[in-house]
Amino acid sequence: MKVAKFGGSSLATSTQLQKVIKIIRADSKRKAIIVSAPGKRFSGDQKVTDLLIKYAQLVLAKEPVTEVQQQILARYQEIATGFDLPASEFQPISEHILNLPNQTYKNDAYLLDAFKAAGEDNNAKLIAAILNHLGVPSHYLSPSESGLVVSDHPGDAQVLEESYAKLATFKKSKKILVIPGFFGYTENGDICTFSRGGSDITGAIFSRAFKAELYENFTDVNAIYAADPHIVPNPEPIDHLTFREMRELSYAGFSVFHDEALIPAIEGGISVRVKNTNQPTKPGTLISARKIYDAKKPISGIASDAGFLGIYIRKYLMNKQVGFVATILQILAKHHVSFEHIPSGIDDLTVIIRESELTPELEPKVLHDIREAIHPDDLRIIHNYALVMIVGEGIQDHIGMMAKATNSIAQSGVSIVTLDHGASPVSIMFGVREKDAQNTVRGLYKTFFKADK
Ligand SMILES: Nc1ncnc2c1ncn2[C@@H]1O[C@H](COP(=O)(O)OP(=O)(O)O)[C@@H](O)[C@H]1O
Ligand SMILES: N[C@@H](CC(=O)OP(=O)(O)O)C(=O)O
Repeated sequence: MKVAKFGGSSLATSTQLQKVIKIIRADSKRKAIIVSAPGKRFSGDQKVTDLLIKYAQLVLAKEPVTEVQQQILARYQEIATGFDLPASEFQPISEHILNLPNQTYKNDAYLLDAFKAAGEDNNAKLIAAILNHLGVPSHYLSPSESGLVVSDHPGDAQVLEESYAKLATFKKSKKILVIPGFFGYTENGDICTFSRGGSDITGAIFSRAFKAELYENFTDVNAIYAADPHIVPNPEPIDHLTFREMRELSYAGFSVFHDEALIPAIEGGISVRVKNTNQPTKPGTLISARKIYDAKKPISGIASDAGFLGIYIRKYLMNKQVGFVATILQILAKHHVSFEHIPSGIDDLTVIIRESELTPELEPKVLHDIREAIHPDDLRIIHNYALVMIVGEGIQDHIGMMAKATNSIAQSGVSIVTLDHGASPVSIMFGVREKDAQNTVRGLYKTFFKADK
């Protein structure tokens, strides 16, 4: 069997859903369908998830909600009307959305997650009802029924290992399973969502649980491209990526596939194919454990992501002090700050952290603790960092990749703030100023993908 996940762009309107239903019907192996909430219909439109966040914020601020409720309901109503779904089938969906403020929640974070989750939950109910209405036997499988149990972290939950045994029992279903992406229930019965874009994770979890022969991830592009198409015009499509290449690329900004979604796929050895709902006959991009790469193309892709800061620390003879890095990490752990990278030299190191982790309130506390604990010769925070990553299985086998990349960045007139190469054999990471990130990507793309043409 195959697990197929359809993203918000594939489910934004009744016309899009027509294409999705055609895809489901075209292959009887597509037995588990993971759905996102309706996404953007056009550029500048609002995703239902974002409308639900607005709805939650208005409720918390005790402000009127009628307008946003109507905006959300209109999105589902357009889809239902497009399939002539009887009003009685639509009623539970509108009731769920209208009643969200009347439930009790442990605190604001759980309230927000319950609102966000309603986007995928109601879309799954709606799509199952439409499929049944069209004569395709389907079953809406909620996480409470399936046993998708997640950690108690609102907005950033992780699947608990014990979920898999129960989930696996649904593989035998005769009906098509329509499963809402993006959320699960904690052991205490509260809704917690994955991080944004997390329906990809739900698809991967079910692929592993069902030992699927393939996890198909349907979106709105023909392939994963060698660079973000918003940055590089008409980038080359990638036909095959390894899991580790994809993880590095999605971590560093390829928003087409969630970086955490690779983990259940890797654990279960499930290959993933990213395909276009609008052009389903195109091959898309395959992601699997291994690949044979073209020696002329050592680099598979170039990604960039903004929103990082670096804590720069200099301490002469740092390399002679046992436990120096451990002390810094303990301070970060004490303040619940997670870090991303630690490039280091003999006397210097930079701890790279997402700006969202080290809030302006925490910043002076962390700096104070570092100063007290290690008496650095220099201690500074550099804000507005972006990471640019070149990724490819060929990096480890080719001499001169670093020289070629740094030369390209210099040609773009960009100064490198930090770099890291070695921790992963398939990537080289450059820290640059946010304002320079897109230029850097364009220059590197020209160097590695256009130079031979
Ligand atoms: N390297 C890349 N290749 C393809 N798409 C990319 C890349 N980087 C970013 N994207 C963006 O990812 C989008 C698809 O992901 P997403 O918006 O999450 O879709 P969905 O709604 O199907 O989940 C594309 O429309 C494209 O703008
Ligand atoms: N709807 C959620 C989860 C998700 O995965 O959506 P999409 O498949 O449209 O990226 C979000 O916007 O974050």
